[in-house]
Amino acid sequence: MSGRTRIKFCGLTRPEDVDAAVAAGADALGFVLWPGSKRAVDERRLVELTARVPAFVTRVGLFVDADPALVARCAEHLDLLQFHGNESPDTCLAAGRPWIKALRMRDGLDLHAAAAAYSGARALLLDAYRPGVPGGTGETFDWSRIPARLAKPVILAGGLTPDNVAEAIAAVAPFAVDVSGGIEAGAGIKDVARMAAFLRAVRGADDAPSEA
Ligand SMILES: O=C(O)c1ccccc1NCC(=O)[C@H](O)[C@H](O)COP(=O)(O)O
Repeated sequence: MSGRTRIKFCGLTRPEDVDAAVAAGADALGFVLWPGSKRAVDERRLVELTARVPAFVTRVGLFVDADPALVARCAEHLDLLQFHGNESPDTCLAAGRPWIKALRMRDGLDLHAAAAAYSGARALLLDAYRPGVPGGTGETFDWSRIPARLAKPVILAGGLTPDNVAEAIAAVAPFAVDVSGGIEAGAGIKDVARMAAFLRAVRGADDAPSEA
């Protein structure tokens, strides 16, 4: 997919990081509603953080096999749901809100089959696979495993940083990129300079002449 690569900053936990991410120019902000994460926010914090987000910046809530009642309550403050666990297509659809499905790139995963199964998703977020860890690993995966043509827009995640995101965009041409650890100064603490550097790297990649 060509055009400007959309940028999602994930794992925001502090008001000042939300403000900085918006000021930097992020298209979407992710809030982790999975209590096992070092970047987790509770419902009260979610309300506080999402209230700061202006129009035209997408508020994304990230869930891992969550109670549907929690998803429904949080959805009141979100524009998009990100299902990051083993949710079935029916479970994702049942939330009744726009959603994306995260897929961890374990061996043998058939992305075409997954795109067909999760046909109601607005996009597929592709992340690294580490057994027992649902996401936010800080690890990359073999980008050549992503087919050039997929029935769903691709959000590339997993170990992206200001230093490797241009290479990733050149290799995959994703619809969007998603980063968490690569823009952090510490767990759940975003770094303003790294956010800006990431944005610059993405825009540089978008403006680079293609090899085709
Ligand atoms: O960030 C987490 O702690 C997390 C925990 C459980 C499920 C998903 C989680 N993060 C999901 C994301 O969208 C991350 O941005 C994505 O996995 C990439 O993370 P990173 O490799 O650190 O950039």
